[in-house]
Amino acid sequence: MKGSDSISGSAQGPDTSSDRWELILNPTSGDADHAEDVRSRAAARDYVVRETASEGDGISLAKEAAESGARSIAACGGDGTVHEVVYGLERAGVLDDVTVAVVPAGTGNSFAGNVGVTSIEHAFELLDAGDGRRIDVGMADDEPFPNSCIAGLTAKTSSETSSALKDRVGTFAYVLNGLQQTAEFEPMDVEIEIRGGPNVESTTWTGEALCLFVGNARRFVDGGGQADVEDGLLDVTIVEDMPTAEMLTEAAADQFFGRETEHVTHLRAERLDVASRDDREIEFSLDGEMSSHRQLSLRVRPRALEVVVGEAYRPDPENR
Ligand SMILES: Nc1ncnc2c1ncn2[C@@H]1O[C@H](COP(=O)(O)OP(=O)(O)OP(=O)(O)O)[C@@H](O)[C@H]1O
Repeated sequence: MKGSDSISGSAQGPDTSSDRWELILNPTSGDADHAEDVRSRAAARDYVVRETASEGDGISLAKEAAESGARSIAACGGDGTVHEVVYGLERAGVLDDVTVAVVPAGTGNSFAGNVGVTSIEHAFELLDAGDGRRIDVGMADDEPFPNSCIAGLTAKTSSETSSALKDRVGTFAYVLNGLQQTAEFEPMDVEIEIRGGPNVESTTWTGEALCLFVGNARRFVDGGGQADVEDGLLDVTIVEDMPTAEMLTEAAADQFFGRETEHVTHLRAERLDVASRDDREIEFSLDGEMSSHRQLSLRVRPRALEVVVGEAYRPDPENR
């Protein structure tokens, strides 16, 4: 890897220029037709390749790679694979010392898109000569989420929403899809304690929510896309329970996530403490990986991880 833009070799980040990439390959992600191509590209570069054989292997393989001294680790798969690899690095206690790259071979590849990596071929070009940036990492208790956390109605269905639908109607696709698939959804009765950042007010949100979207690398407003992932803040959207007809009206007016409407709250926060106010657990999707909790703390570790980024990555996406 060539020296990165003011990252490698600087006081900001580790010098990984002498490292050889180790690649954690999920051969089953996406259409599962990438493994041969990735193996041969990796072999041509003499990279070490570790392949997942079942769910959760990305965590243990990344931990093993880190413990054997690797400091340049690529995750090949979709968002779930990136999530597992970053989780493994956190468990190995090396998150701050490793450079991570993503080779997109999943279904949605949302994180890859948000760091400007467009294809397997592009990813290997970046492995050869890409730039690194230190980005924020979302944390859900002790589990890192590089891309996003979704709770409630759309947590389970978000990973099943087709890419075509996502492109057409942005994040609202998740809500529509969730409603179609979950006729009997009971809104979450939650208290969300929100700690703002500099110039952002702290507050508490209490009530019946349909869903909670928390973006680290991913935006849930203004049509989606890449969030500012170096600002030390999470992008938060809370969708309050409402009659279906009203929701469709708000969405049809294309205001659903663009600005605050009666039933939608958008804010930025350093930390959220989410707690169920009844006996039920809340379903969370961390980068597409599901878990249930009565309460969960979401926060940010500012610029904790160096990630190889493509040319389309913007440090400040709102001021392009
Ligand atoms: N060999 C394997 N067999 C079965 N499941 C696996 C294997 N290796 C990894 N997994 C699991 O596959 C799941 C999905 O992977 P991933 O999210 O990377 O791909 P995807 O769902 O196709 O893409 P995306 O999340 O970007 O839409 C993860 O939960 C992971 O634990």
